[in-house]
Amino acid sequence: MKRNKITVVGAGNVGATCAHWAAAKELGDIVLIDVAEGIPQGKALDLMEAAPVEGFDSIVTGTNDFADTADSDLVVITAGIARKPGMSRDDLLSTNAGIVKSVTEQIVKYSPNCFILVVTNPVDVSAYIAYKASGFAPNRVFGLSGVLDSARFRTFIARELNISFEDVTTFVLGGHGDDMVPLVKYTYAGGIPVEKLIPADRLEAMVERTRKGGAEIVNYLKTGSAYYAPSASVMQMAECILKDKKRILPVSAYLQGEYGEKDVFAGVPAIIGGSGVEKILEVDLNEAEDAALKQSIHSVRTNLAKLSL
Ligand SMILES: NC(=O)C1=CN([C@@H]2O[C@H](COP(=O)(O)OP(=O)(O)OC[C@H]3O[C@@H](n4cnc5c(N)ncnc54)[C@H](O)[C@@H]3O)[C@@H](O)[C@H]2O)C=CC1
Ligand SMILES: O=C([O-])CC(=O)C(=O)O
Repeated sequence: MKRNKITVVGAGNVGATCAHWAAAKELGDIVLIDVAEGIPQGKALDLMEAAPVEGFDSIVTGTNDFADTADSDLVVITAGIARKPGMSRDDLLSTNAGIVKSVTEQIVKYSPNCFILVVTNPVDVSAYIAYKASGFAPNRVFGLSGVLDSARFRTFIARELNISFEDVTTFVLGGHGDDMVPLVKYTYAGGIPVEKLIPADRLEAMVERTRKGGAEIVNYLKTGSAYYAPSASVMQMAECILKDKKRILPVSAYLQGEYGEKDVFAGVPAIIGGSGVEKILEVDLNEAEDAALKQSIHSVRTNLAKLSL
């Protein structure tokens, strides 16, 4: 059996931690690539030297040359700048848009059959750029948003109820920005609707904290943004593809009429398996939820309009 080849573009906080989770889960051999000379090589060697201790068999290679990424099954794009306190994710657009475009062109040149998982912010716009620059079918390009956002919401609920994190399920719709739409009515603890377990005002406070979850970490770290939960989320999405798990996860996916939207990436629940984004699932929304989703997607479109694609 052939091992999977996973490329992670950007060997910074998110990229290196993605490589760490991927190796620990033995998802395949890993290529870490960055423009910074020495950084991917040093981090890759350091990580691989953990293999004898941890007992994983992934080969981890660091490089500055895209030729070394050839024939990857999955490519994760984390290249670009992260925000600092006082910035929004949208403030990263002018720098990161060009990086995502050029990285995608290099990826496609060497791995014409891969899946592309985009992390770089603002992620819904970055995923759109990668989709256009790759020329790939929409099922092969998607972005990290809802797995992370719902992990935050799940964390807050589990701590509130003092129960296992695993027992809370939920999802978050819309763009990965301050107007994302956590869906309380689809949130359960051990199969019980959380609305029956937590008072409405406490739940609303947790929804608000989820919306600002990225900024909460940025304000602590000062020099950059979150990376442990983001990279764990990326690797859950990667694992679903590489193992054809067909899990239902909220991801930033290309919409073609779903939720009344077209030609835009936004967070929606989807079946993720060996064919990538296999099916987008449409759930019932009430008027307020629908309006919130439209507003959130409008924010993504406002950013898209700033690009000359
Ligand atoms: N979608 C999401 O939910 C999340 C998105 N992010 C985003 O991920 C991105 C990366 O964040 P961090 O890893 O914390 O930043 P970082 O600054 O630690 O690492 C970014 C790396 O990208 C590299 N890079 C820049 N241009 C490149 C190019 N053309 N080719 C290859 N590498 C290049 C840099 O040298 C640096 O090592 C940011 O845009 C951040 O906002 C972070 C967390 C969650
Ligand atoms: O907040 C940021 O800039 C990074 C990110 O997307 C997150 O942690 O949700």
